[in-house]
Amino acid sequence: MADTESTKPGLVVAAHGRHCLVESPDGSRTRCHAKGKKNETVVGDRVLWRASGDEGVIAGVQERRNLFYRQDEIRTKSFAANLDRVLVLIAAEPEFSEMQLARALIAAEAEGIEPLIALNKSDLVEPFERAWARLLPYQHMGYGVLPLSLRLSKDVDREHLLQHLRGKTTLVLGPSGAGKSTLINLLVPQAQALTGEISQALNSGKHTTTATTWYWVDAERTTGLIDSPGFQEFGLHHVDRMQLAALMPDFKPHVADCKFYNCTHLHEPGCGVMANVTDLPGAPAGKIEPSRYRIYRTLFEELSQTRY
Ligand SMILES: Nc1nc2c(ncn2[C@@H]2O[C@H](COP(=O)(O)OP(=O)(O)OP(=O)(O)O)[C@@H](O)[C@H]2O)c(=O)[nH]1
Ligand SMILES: [Zn+2]
Repeated sequence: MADTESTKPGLVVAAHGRHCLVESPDGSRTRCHAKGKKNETVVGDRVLWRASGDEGVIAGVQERRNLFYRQDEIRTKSFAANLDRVLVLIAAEPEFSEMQLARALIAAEAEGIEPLIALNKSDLVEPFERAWARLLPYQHMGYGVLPLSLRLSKDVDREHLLQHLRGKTTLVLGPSGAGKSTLINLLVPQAQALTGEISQALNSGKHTTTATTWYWVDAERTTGLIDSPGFQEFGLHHVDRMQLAALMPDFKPHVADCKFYNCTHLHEPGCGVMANVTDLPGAPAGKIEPSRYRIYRTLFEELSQTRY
């Protein structure tokens, strides 16, 4: 960080192109330009900025505790920085992709961020039971799985969610149709109006689809909720394939039992991981569900492709 003279601290609450919206400790918000060519700030960044007319210029970005991002062969997309939690919202319907869920969880583990899974639409009894059963292995490997019925049990769900989110900064991710907007509106009733204001501030009046946005849940501004699109195509190219098993809590304890220290858990004799893939439904604690092993194999292969 440089130029401390006349700089002020702030929190990045939205970013778009070469601009970001910075919130000062008093709650006021200022549109700021990046200093260099590229906007290197992401939502959740703590920055120093300097006033320049009625706008501002970013003078420096504080070191990040973590940065949650995805990366495919071509590009990197940052979601947000300095997170306490990633909440993955899925639903009984549409049926969720376990692969997508696994990717988001691995990306969170890779940055040391605690994930929480929420399963919405518990009123759709049969599909919910099926989806819940598919999530049992995730409960057994230690992830919190929260049942929700966002459209019906509003106050109950609000309180339930807040027990997990209060005082923290949480990024909310979810596939289309799972109820992400419903959840954001439940926790932040003024979200829609705020989104309008933000996109206006960042696009000089043009109303575009919102990118990542920070909302405060409480008036005291202690509980932060970050809404971000982009749950599809969750590339993990930033993860070393040899680290993959260590980022999957059902695999991790067995890696130490592999005969070879550089075991890929694909074909080696004496592999502790392969020895623990089970057919028992729900994969009891300590065991690995076959679907999880298939996901591991697919991801390992994907991360083995040469990059051009
Ligand atoms: N049955 C049922 N439907 C729900 C529940 N919560 C939300 N929905 C419905 O699910 C649909 C999708 O909800 P949204 O909140 O728009 O979902 P979203 O994830 O924001 O979806 P996109 O806008 O496509 O990104 C809407 O028709 C909601 O009314 C629930 O608890 N039960
Ligand atoms: Zn092994």
